[in-house]
Amino acid sequence: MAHNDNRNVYGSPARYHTRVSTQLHPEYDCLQTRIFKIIVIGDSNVGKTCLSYRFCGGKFLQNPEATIGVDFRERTVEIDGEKIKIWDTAGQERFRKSMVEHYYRNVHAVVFVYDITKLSTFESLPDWIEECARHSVSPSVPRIMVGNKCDLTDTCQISTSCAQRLADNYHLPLFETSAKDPSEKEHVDAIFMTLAYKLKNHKPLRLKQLPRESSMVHLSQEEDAQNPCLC
Ligand SMILES: Nc1nc2c(ncn2[C@@H]2O[C@H](COP(=O)(O)OP(=O)(O)OP(=O)(O)O)[C@@H](O)[C@H]2O)c(=O)[nH]1
Ligand SMILES: [Mg+2]
Repeated sequence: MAHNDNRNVYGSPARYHTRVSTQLHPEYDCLQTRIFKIIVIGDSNVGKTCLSYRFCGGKFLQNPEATIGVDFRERTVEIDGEKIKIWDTAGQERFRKSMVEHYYRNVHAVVFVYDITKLSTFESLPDWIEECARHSVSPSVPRIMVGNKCDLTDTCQISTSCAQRLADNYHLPLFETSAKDPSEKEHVDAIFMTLAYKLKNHKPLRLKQLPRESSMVHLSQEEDAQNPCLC
């Protein structure tokens, strides 16, 4: 786990910032890479940080701290070298209120997360969906609903059929998974890969010319900080 005490412009510690490249393919030398902004939204403690860390870092993040503002994670996926940039948002109101506009600006896809062991997090989903709509996110922006913590079957409070009904009401695909259970790793990957495939033919928000000697462009946090709307 990469630890550091740097804080980004939003005041959020950069402690779990990961830059994971799952492939460095020579074919992509001198080509352009596309960056898709995916935000992960939901109540505090539902596991947004752990899910995005599982996808970008490949592991379960032990003892995460509450996200303040936003943490960024990236992963280059094997769809023509597309890059997914995940905005892991804060669930606690006091840590997110100054950031909400930034979350939704130029977003390419949204992941709504609830905790299957906590009914209130499921009941909050319409509010999160509503917030998203209020910020003029186009209906064409792909969205996914995720019930996390499926390893805790004994304390499950939301049945799959109940979750499916809500998902159907909002025309959202439903995934139930666990950031913790290693056997669910592919399932977590599938959430983000599903979005990546949907986005594949969309226009990129930012195109970067790759330098000849490198097959990857890594945006620095400083760059993010100077230009928060273009991530
Ligand atoms: N059992 C289990 N625990 C999980 C899972 N995912 C996350 N957790 C635990 O849930 C707690 C909250 O996880 P986070 O990922 O920090 O939650 P968050 O949604 O990012 O919270 P905020 O940053 O405050 O919005 C932590 O104690 C994690 O260890 C899971 O799949 N299974
Ligand atoms: Mg978090």
